[in-house]
Amino acid sequence: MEVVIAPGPETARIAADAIEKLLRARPQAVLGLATGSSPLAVYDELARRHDEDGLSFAHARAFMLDEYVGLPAEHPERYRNVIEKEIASRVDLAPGAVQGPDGLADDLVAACAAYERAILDAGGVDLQILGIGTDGHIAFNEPGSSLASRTRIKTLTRQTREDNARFFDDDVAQVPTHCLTQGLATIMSARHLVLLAQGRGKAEAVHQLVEGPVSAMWPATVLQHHPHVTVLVDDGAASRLQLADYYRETYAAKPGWQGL
Ligand SMILES: N[C@@H]1[C@@H](O)[C@H](O)[C@@H](COP(=O)(O)O)O[C@@H]1O
Repeated sequence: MEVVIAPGPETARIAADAIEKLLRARPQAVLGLATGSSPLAVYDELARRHDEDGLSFAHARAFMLDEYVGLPAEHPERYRNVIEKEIASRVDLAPGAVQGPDGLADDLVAACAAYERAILDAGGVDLQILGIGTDGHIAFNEPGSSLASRTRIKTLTRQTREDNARFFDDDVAQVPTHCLTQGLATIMSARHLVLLAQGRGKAEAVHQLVEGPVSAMWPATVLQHHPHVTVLVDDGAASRLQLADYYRETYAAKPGWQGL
């Protein structure tokens, strides 16, 4: 696990660099897209590179991490619509190139199984962007999630619904109670995981992710078992890291050939 502590705009550039390098080497790459505020600056940077530097997504495909259950198709907070607005519509991803779990399916269990198959059929995710919840969730894998889980229905915690109420007129009652989410094992199958976190509100979750014992109580800690994880955090999110000085020194002295 590589930990990079840098100002927010720089972490966004580092993540965008990784995606650009992948797409230039493998135009048909499979990307994993996350919602939430953490990756927004990365999406802005990718859209800018698409507009100004000719970065193309035309042959790429993308899979979303999760989706609320039951939000109407046109609801602006439906993750499908959020991803369309924040990234898909701003670059040249082909129609149908982005897939997500179907939170409006009549048979949600079958929709989860179909989603797992779709990811497998695409050859798996090359690079997965991730945020992290204040309780250490990734995608919507709440505390207590099986470390071996696959895409399934989950009940959101009160904490996550309160955190996300800001997207629903600050009214927690409007936040759906259930979601479909890639499981922890699904996420672990991606070849490179790039997690972004900003602000002191994420400091405890980031500390647990990087330095805590692996535990379903902090689901993101499962990433300690992944061979290729990049954690990009600003000073606030890094403020509880015990080895912060070491991570800073390591990154400052990193040889260029080492890559990300
Ligand atoms: N399901 C999403 C996650 O994918 C996201 O990483 C996390 C943090 O969100 P934010 O980046 O807005 O802090 O919570 C949401 O509930």
